Amino acid sequence: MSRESLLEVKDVGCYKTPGQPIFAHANLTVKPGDVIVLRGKSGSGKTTLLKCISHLNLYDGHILYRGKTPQSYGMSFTCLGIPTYRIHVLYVPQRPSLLPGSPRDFLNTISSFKAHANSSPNTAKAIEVGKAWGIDEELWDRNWGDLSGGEAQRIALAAAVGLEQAEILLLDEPTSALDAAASQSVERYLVDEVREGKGRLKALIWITHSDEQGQRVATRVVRITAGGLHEEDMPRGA
Ligand SMILES: Nc1ncnc2c1ncn2[C@@H]1O[C@H](COP(=O)(O)OP(=O)(O)OP(=O)(O)O)[C@@H](O)[C@H]1O
Repeated sequence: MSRESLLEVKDVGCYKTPGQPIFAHANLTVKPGDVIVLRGKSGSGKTTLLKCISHLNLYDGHILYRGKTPQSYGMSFTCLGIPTYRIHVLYVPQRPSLLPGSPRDFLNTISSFKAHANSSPNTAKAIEVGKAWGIDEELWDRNWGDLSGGEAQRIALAAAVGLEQAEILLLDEPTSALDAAASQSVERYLVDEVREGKGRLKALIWITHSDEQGQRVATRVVRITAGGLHEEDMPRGA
């Protein structure tokens, strides 16, 4: 797999209020095949950094995706107001926000639009990925509010991977609602997908509070502090 840079975070800072930084001077280069585990104390800004990277938060500094600014990718799903960049560099929240209707309604909405000319959202693969993670197809027809936390979390992740629109997934504690077996099945799938590099997904930035999970999935470990991002040695056994 070619190791050209996918994403560059250059001197990015984010503020609670003007003059009150959460972190500053964050620098990071993401390449194909990277599974970057993002560590840091509670409140250090891990979620905020992922939101800055996906353009959901305001920030100082520069972010380049394949050498171009997020703004230069324009809008997809124009009537939904979703920037194209955010589809390629997709933030997956810890808990899917309460969407109206069912996951199937969500798939139908997404598949009625095209993110870009060459690739339609692959709804069949999203359902197939869900099945591999123990999600029966009938669950896609249930209202979001009637799913368990773990089911909703796996369905949102299955859509993020399976729809095959994202090159980089920004995962915010993606298995926090899952038991050990379900968690490891999700981990294995995501890591294999990136390692094999055959599909669209090329890299992950992954917040986890679990050292064990970090060891299992990371190709790189990066710690966030108020002063920026610091590459750490890989944990022993990784
Ligand atoms: N919209 C906001 N307005 C003001 N402050 C915010 C906002 N969002 C987050 N913060 C603050 O920014 C800091 C970083 O929050 P963030 O959620 O990014 O931390 P985190 O490292 O992900 O924490 P945790 O590990 O506990 O999930 C916290 O002090 C939080 O209270």
